Amino acid sequence: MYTLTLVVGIGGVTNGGKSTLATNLQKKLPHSCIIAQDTFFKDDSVVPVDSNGFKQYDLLDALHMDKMMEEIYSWWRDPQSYHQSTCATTEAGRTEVFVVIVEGFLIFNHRPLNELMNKKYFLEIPYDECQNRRCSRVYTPPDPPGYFDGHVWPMYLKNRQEMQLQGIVFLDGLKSEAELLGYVYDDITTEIKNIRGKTEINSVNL
Ligand SMILES: Nc1ncnc2c1ncn2[C@@H]1O[C@H](COP(=O)(O)OP(=O)(O)OP(=O)(O)O)[C@@H](O)[C@H]1O
Ligand SMILES: NC(=O)c1ccc[n+]([C@@H]2O[C@H](CO)[C@@H](O)[C@H]2O)c1
Repeated sequence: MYTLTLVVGIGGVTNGGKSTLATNLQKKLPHSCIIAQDTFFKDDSVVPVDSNGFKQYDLLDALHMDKMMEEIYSWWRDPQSYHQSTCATTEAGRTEVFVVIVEGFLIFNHRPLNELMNKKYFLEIPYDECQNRRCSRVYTPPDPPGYFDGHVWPMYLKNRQEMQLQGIVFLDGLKSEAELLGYVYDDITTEIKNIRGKTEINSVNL
C-alpha cells in the first residue's frame, strides 16, 4: 500500500480562529491529526523582556521550532503509526492520504516549515475584533495591561510583513465557523482526490 501525505498549514493572526478551524477540519478528515505551534513555546524563564517589561512571546525565538519540526518529521516518517490511536481502519485496497494540520501564528515565518506545506491558509480579522477576542482569553502567563498594543499587534504587523506569501489563501476570520470549514474542507478534499488520482494513473502506467 502507498503512503501518501498532505501537509496543511493554518496560520493567521492571534485569535483569528486557527485552533477552531483546525479542530473542525480534523474531525471531518479521516487519517488527519493536528500539530499546534502553541505547544512549542519555550519556558517563560527563558523568554526575554523588552524595555517596557513585555515578554517577547510573539517572535519565532520564543518557540522551540526545532522540536516542532522534529514532530512533523516524525509524523512524515510513518504517518500510519503516528495516527494509530485516532485513526479509523483503512479500507482494503484503498490508497490513503494522511493529513497533518499544522496550526499556528508564525508557521509562515519559518522557512523549513514553509517548504513542507502543500496547502496554506491564513486567517485575518481586523484590529478591533482581534483585541476584543484576545481580551476574553487567558494565556499562561496572562497578558499584562497594555500587552496587546505594546507587543502583540505591532509584532503581528512585523511578522506579517516578513512572512513568505507564496501559495497562501487568505481567509476572512469574521466569516462563520461553518463557512470557513466548508470552504477549506472542499479545497482539501479536492486536493486529496488529485493526489489519489495521480497515484492511480502512475500505477496504471507502471
Ligand atoms: N469563525 C469564528 N467566528 C467568531 N468567533 C470565532 C470564530 N472562530 C473562532 N472564534 C472565537 O475566537 C476566539 C479565538 O479562537 P481560536 O482559539 O480558534 O483562535 P486562534 O487563532 O487559535 O488563537 P491563538 O492561536 O491566538 O490562541 C475563541 O473565542 C473562538 O471561540
Ligand atoms: N505558552 C503559551 O502558550 C503562551 C504564553 C504567552 C503568550 N502566548 C500567546 O500565544 C499567542 C499565539 O497563539 C501569541 O500571541 C502569544 O502572545 C502563548
